[in-house]
Amino acid sequence: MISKVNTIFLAALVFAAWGLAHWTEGTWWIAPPSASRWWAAAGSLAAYGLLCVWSFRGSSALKTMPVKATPMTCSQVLPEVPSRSFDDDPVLVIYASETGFAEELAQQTLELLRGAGKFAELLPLDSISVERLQTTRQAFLLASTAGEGEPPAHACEFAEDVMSTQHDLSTLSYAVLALGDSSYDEYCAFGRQIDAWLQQCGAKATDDRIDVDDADPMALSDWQALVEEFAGTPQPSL
Ligand SMILES: Cc1cc2nc3c(=O)[nH]c(=O)nc-3n(C[C@H](O)[C@H](O)[C@H](O)COP(=O)(O)O)c2cc1C
Repeated sequence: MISKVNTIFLAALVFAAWGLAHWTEGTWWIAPPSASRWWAAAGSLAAYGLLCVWSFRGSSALKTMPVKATPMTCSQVLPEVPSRSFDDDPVLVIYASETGFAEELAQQTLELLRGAGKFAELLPLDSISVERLQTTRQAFLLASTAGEGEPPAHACEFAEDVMSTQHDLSTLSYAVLALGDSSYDEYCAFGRQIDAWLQQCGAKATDDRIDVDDADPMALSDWQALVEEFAGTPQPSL
């Protein structure tokens, strides 16, 4: 509506400019304009001002007009959310990491799962509760060992408070990737502890734990194969 009025007014201005160009006799501004021309100019200016006010009020009315809500589909609201067509509860990818390697591998594990259409979530071990594990069907745990056979700092509380007790985790299936270095006496100690605790709680290991000695590529490719088998789709290498 406003752009239509603007177009009409612009056309009128062009027409007026063309007409005024023929109104002047002799050389431009050789003398001050006559009184009648001052009045004509003032009238044009006032008309333009009124038109501006009218246009502005029109656009304000448009902004305050109630808009009829159109229901949005899920894909319009959150297009990047992974599909939940395979499972309704997410596969958990849980990591305990001191210097970031386990976290990086966990991120890649998540991408493998999501790339295969799985609904998966990445979480640090310290954000996990027993209740969350009890309502999860499948978890991938990636845990490094720090200190002298100790958990990474952020996982110490979980190790002390949660893993010191047995809980019923019989509905959980899991796989563990234990990261370590065989030059330490307590090789992959924390990953082994997690694996043992889950077994005691009745959780079902879908595969044998994989121990990774100093980022051994063979062990990492075994983990990739394990995740791919679960996901059902071969993916590019980790
Ligand atoms: C200070 C320090 C202590 C470590 N202690 C152990 C250990 O006791 N047992 C073990 O198997 N690996 C040990 N490691 C090796 C790490 O677990 C291994 O490098 C792992 O890949 C690190 O993963 P992250 O970056 O996720 O913490 C230690 C590494 C460092 C730097």
